Amino acid sequence: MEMTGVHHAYGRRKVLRGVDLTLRPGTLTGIVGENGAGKSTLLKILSGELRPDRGTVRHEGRFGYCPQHTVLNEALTVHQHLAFFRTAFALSDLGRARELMADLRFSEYAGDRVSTLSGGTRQKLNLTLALMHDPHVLLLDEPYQGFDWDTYQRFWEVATSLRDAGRSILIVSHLAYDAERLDELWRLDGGVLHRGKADKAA
Ligand SMILES: Nc1ncnc2c1ncn2[C@@H]1O[C@H](COP(=O)(O)OP(=O)(O)OP(=O)(O)O)[C@@H](O)[C@H]1O
Repeated sequence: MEMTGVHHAYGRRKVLRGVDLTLRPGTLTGIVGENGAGKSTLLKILSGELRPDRGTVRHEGRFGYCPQHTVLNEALTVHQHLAFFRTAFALSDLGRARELMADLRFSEYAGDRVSTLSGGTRQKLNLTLALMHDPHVLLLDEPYQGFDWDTYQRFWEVATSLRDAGRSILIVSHLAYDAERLDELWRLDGGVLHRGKADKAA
């Protein structure tokens, strides 16, 4: 996945001023930036949810997108969400989804309605829905918000094993305390990307 020369403004507020980014297979990439820097805007453009004012985005293969705010139906159970997305992704079974539920330790909530789930468990479901079709590129907006420490560690185990399997993962966050786990780190500031300090490729 590649974005080139992307500009975007909301009215007079210029948020992105020429962003170039390439997400390569087998890479864990991080983008950090202050609140309001434009990180979610960048992800929305990458995912196709938002059309940039200028610039191009090139996609290849399947991708998964985990937005900052969970997009779940309060009235449906966890299993009903999985069944719905299984149909949407045209999957033959829920094998990968069940594996992810076990990895993230929330299998016991399969029959529970979303309205009764804790924030962290909703986020686990959000992540599972973005991952259950084994995407080549995974876009994650603040993916570990609400996770306790053990879940946070498991999240990184899942992310690292996907990277090792050749997937490309982009994690966007306002916190950069896990920079050493990333292959590339970028800082979004002033509407452009700057190389972060922990960039192994730098
Ligand atoms: N739909 C919109 N209409 C108008 N302004 C918007 C809209 N969406 C975002 N903005 C503004 O664009 C700027 C960038 O927002 P964005 O959500 O991309 O930032 P962010 O880096 O993801 O922030 P945070 O870390 O707080 O989630 C902010 O000033 C925000 O107020």
